Amino acid sequence: MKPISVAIAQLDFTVGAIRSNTATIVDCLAQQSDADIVVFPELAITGYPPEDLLFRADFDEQVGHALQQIADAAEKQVAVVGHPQRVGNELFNSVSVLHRGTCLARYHKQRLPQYGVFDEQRYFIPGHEPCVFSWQGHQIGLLICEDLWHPEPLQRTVQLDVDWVIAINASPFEVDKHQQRLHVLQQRVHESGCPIVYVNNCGGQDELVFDGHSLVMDSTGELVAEFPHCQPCCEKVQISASGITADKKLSAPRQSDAYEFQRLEEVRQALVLSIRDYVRKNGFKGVTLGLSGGIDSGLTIALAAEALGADKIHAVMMPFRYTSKMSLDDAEQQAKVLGVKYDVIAIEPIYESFMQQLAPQLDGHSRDVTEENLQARSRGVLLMALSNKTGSLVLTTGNKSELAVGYCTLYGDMCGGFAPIKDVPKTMVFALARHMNATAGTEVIPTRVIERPPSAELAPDQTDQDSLPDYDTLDKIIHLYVEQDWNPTAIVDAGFSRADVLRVVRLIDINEYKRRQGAVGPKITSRNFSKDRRYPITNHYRYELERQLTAEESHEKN
Ligand SMILES: Nc1ncnc2c1ncn2[C@@H]1O[C@H](COP(=O)(O)OP(=O)(O)OC[C@H]2O[C@@H]([n+]3cccc(C(=O)O)c3)[C@H](O)[C@@H]2O)[C@@H](O)[C@H]1O
Ligand SMILES: Nc1ncnc2c1ncn2[C@@H]1O[C@H](COP(=O)(O)OP(=O)(O)OP(=O)(O)O)[C@@H](O)[C@H]1O
Ligand SMILES: NC(=O)CC[C@H](N)C(=O)O
Repeated sequence: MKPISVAIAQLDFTVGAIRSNTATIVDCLAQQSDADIVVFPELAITGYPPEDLLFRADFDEQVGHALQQIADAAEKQVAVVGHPQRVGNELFNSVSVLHRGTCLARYHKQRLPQYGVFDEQRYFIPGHEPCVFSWQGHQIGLLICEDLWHPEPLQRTVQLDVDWVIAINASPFEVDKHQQRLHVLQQRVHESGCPIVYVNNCGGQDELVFDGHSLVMDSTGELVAEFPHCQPCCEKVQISASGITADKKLSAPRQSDAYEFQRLEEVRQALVLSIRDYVRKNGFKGVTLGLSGGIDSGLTIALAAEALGADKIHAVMMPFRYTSKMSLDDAEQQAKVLGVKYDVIAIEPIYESFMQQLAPQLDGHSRDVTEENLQARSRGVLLMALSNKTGSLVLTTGNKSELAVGYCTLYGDMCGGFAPIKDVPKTMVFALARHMNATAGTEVIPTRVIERPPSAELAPDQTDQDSLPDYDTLDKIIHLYVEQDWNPTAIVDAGFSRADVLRVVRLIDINEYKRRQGAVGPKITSRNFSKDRRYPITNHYRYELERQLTAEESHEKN
């Protein structure tokens, strides 16, 4: 078996951009003319996930033209490319091996994921046959993403006598996902003894972040090549009878003490890629956000500055009578350190005007959250006006903990088109802010912003902890209830106070309507509030859960 050179094209493919994705593939083939095989990710031609675009007949036609163009361009090498393939009335999620105008082999994905963020059974039907092609003396199997997460597809492929397999992927990021992938691939290799070349997509697509991190595993389960996290790139590996070598160096093995650092670094890079790609792919000139001197907007602006560059960012401080001098100073200082455009627009006259106009209707009502929400809404209106006028995208700054319990104002601080930290729990917001400062070597987020007690500053001397349990407790309860589906009683049994669990679970349940209206933002946890968790808004099961907890409480008291 003569050595073979395989280029791993861990590139960014935009959903729906069939022409430019095809151009990317054709350019890459030209650049990799000395490779024997160039491998592109799952559904590279259409981008992943194309969702209901797949219902369009014209979409199919364009994919057909693209395949021919790529086959014609694969003059010196073979191109292994993912695409949807219609056969009669049936649509498959497929991979084709293209060379000199023809298709040498085609495989249809057998395991179609229908859980979490995935919805493939809405569109595709499963294939049933393994596929192996022969190139320069190598017998090479083909698999697509979810196929690898089950033993059978690879087991059936190796029965056809293969030397190694190519698996093309569109595998989205979440915390510890790379470890999960390594574990799954090692299992597959141990079951089959078959080396795997794993090629992942790399780019942001609405709430998904494809983090690349492609890899090559040899027949003993050793990782012989690992590609970067969240960086599009294309590099070659050499595969021969005696093993696999890579031009790409392995990154240093993870030390346990560096584990937390690495984890935060991966999240940071995923959030940065997500902001950059959302802004770029949707044609915005830059972003605008309210900078309050608090940690949520402080972290969001630091991530945005890294993603887009300071010249693309407009920060607006919008003080009211409850805004402290510390907030004003910290916001200004952060804007200065980052070098972004910074304006101060007072909301006092706007708020007063609302109150004056509403006076007859509000007469006789005591002050409540209405007045607080008017402050947040005045800011939202200003930011949207700036967005309309300048063509910049408003970033909304809510974190996962706030969105979970509805601690945010509809059409107020929820105003905006993209929510970069919506899946980041508040405890991780603090950790990420410290991490950003440590890696930047300077205070991109002023330390005082990180250390002061969080406050919405919507009422005098207000802090978040006046109305919520401490964030450590809150995040743990949210994690168990939302990400782990624990019953509230089990959460109490795990050591949390019944009052806290009752309050938090109730708030999570009644605020589904708010989250449903919130802006899109990147998934980084095992379950985000969007595609991953689809709860009904009108939901009376919540009364069952509440009844259960209150009944247990009164039983305990008696
Ligand atoms: N099931 C349902 N389906 C559809 N709509 C529903 C609904 N239930 C209420 N609504 C509507 O939603 C309204 C209530 O929502 P909304 O107007 O947002 O107001 P609301 O949730 O009552 O108040 C906002 C909360 O967020 C806190 N907050 C606000 C701003 C910033 C921060 C911060 O962390 O800095 C915190 C604030 O202290 C307060 O606790 C109702 O008046 C009603 O119009
Ligand atoms: N004075 C302000 N000027 C500009 N924007 C503001 C102001 N107050 C609030 N906002 C906007 O509303 C968002 C929500 O406010 P909130 O107080 O929850 O967040 P934060 O101030 O960033 O962080 P924290 O909750 O930790 O104080 C802010 O992130 C910011 O975008
Ligand atoms: N596109 C897919 O089939 C993705 C599913 C897979 N389990 C992953 O996230 O890696």
